[in-house]
Amino acid sequence: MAPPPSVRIIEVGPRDGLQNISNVVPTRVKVELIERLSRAGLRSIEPTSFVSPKWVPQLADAPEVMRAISGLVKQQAAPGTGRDAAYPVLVPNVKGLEAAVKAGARDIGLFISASEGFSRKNINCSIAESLERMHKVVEKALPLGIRVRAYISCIFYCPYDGPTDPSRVLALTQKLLDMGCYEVSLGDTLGVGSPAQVRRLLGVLLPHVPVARLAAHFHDTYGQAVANAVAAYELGVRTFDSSVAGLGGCPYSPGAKGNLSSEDIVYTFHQMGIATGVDLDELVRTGHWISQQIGIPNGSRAGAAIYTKLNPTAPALAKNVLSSTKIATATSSSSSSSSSSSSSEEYVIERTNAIVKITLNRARNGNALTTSMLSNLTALFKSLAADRTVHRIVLTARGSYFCTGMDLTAAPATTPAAKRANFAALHALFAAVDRCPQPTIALVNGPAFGGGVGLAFACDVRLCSPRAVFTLTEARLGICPAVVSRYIFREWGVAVAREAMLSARRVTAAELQTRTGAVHGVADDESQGALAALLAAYLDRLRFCAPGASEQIKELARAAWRFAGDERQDEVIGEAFAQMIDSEEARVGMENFRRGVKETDWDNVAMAGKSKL
Ligand SMILES: CC(C)(COP(=O)([O-])OP(=O)([O-])OC[C@H]1O[C@@H](n2cnc3c(N)ncnc32)[C@H](O)[C@@H]1OP(=O)([O-])[O-])[C@@H](O)C(=O)NCCC(=O)NCCSC(=O)C[C@@](C)(O)CC(=O)[O-]
Repeated sequence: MAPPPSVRIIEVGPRDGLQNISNVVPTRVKVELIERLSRAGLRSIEPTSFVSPKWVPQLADAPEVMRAISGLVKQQAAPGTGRDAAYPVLVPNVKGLEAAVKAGARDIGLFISASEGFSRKNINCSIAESLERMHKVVEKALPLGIRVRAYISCIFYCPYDGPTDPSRVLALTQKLLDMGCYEVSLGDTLGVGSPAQVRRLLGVLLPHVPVARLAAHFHDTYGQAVANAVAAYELGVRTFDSSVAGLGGCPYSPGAKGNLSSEDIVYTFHQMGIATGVDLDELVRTGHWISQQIGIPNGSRAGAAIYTKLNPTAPALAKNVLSSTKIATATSSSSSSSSSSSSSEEYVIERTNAIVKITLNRARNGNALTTSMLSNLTALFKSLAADRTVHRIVLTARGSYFCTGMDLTAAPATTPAAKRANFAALHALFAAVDRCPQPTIALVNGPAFGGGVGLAFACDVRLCSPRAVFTLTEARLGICPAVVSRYIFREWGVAVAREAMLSARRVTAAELQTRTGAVHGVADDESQGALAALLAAYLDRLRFCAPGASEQIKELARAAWRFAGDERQDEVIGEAFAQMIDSEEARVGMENFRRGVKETDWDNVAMAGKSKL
């Protein structure tokens, strides 16, 4: 019986994926990533590169990484291992080759651009000079038994020269194979290609080049990476570069999705009955792990979906937030690019990179808080609190009202147990909002009543429509605003809050803004657009405030309120100071300042270790 069709996956995450991340990922994390990928069945992994640390500071630890994975690299030479096991390191020139060989590399990768403009901008030489440089490396590498893989970038399009003529790619491919490279990886650097372009290019190449000597390297900027890989497969290509968790990015499209995700392409091939040799579940766990380690959302859609299935009890968030999105790792301020959402009758959750927006969705009941909403929202806020990739949370509502408080149509609790449960559910929700480590922003679109007022003031910040009016109606109903009082007294001050509770009067956002400072912005007019603009400007400011520091600030504020002036406040301050001084964030922020980067875009900073502090 014929063996099932198979493909070879070259995992490029540890090199191509991580190299765009501006803050240094610790060597031990890189090494563990490579080991995990290997355990997931990936036999070809690009571990690092030997380019100058000045160009790619992230990979300055290449010798240490190679030393740590020397066992894996040695296995590559074991009898019967075959060509498919490889750890190609990128080298730019003979100097890089020498360093790579010294570090134990047995397989190298060389890169060249199919476009003159890109070549000159990227490596400061013409294509002809680049070929000459490669030739020198190959001449030295082959006699040492070092195998050479080549990458051609900009196969479809160059940011400087425009569309790439396929005949140029053909000519280069032939030269590289003639030179002695065992394989040429065709790179759509900008991720602009589509299956039609893949067919066109391969149509030009395949009459002249053995397809077994070609690999495909796609980026997902326009969401075409999997489709492109399938198109290439259908034309006979059997080797694909991909990156776990879709790590990577396109330097010319800040915020764009990264490389073809390994989880996505392995899932696709398995669905097609094509073997990859990869344990997809293990790969998915690895993608989740590295995303957590470096503090950026998992860029693989299949990865996020499968991880949720594998861990049904883990994040309630996973149930609600359909998939995470990749944050670009450049330091540009325009990196917000992709989003996902999920909705229920109770609320809608939208995620845009590091921001999660929750929109209450029971407009016909004024977004009154049912028992089920209380428990689901509590679980949601708790899971968001635990997710280090979420940096800011926005709470808003659909319809005319923000939230009309407790559901008054529900049968009243009569037994002591039911009353306790009622209290516990209310208390838990406000506490979960209050204790979120991330800055929480209530975007108050309209009037709020009772518990709805509590919800807005359990958040850290309030941005309001001029329609937002806060009414603590409880006294009119013969009850008192017990649970919410904690947040109302804290944010409004006792004098204002007591009077508003006693009179159950309407308190406008403008009044709270001027009298108490507990409203932080009121939109210019009642339109949705004005409120959205207010939010956008505020969120943009918050991305320059470090997440760990924000968490600490919230602790300090809580302590200031609870322990004002007493020794316990000093204890919290002392702890915060000690943690701050040693924190990874402090190191990054200060280092950036010294380098002249006055404002660090923390959404694009990868942080090592469990805590950002
Ligand atoms: C909001 C207006 C002015 C709209 O006035 P309206 O004339 O009802 O206007 P509408 O046409 O916009 O209708 C909104 C719909 O939402 C419903 N609705 C509205 N609110 C609720 C609610 N809470 N529970 C259940 N349903 C609610 C309302 O009954 C109506 O349903 P419909 O008649 O179309 O079927 C009026 O309906 C109203 O006064 N609602 C009550 C608001 C209120 O007093 N909330 C406080 C609740 S008590 C509380 O939260 C206690 C707590 C948590 O603070 C205790 C503690 O802290 O310990």
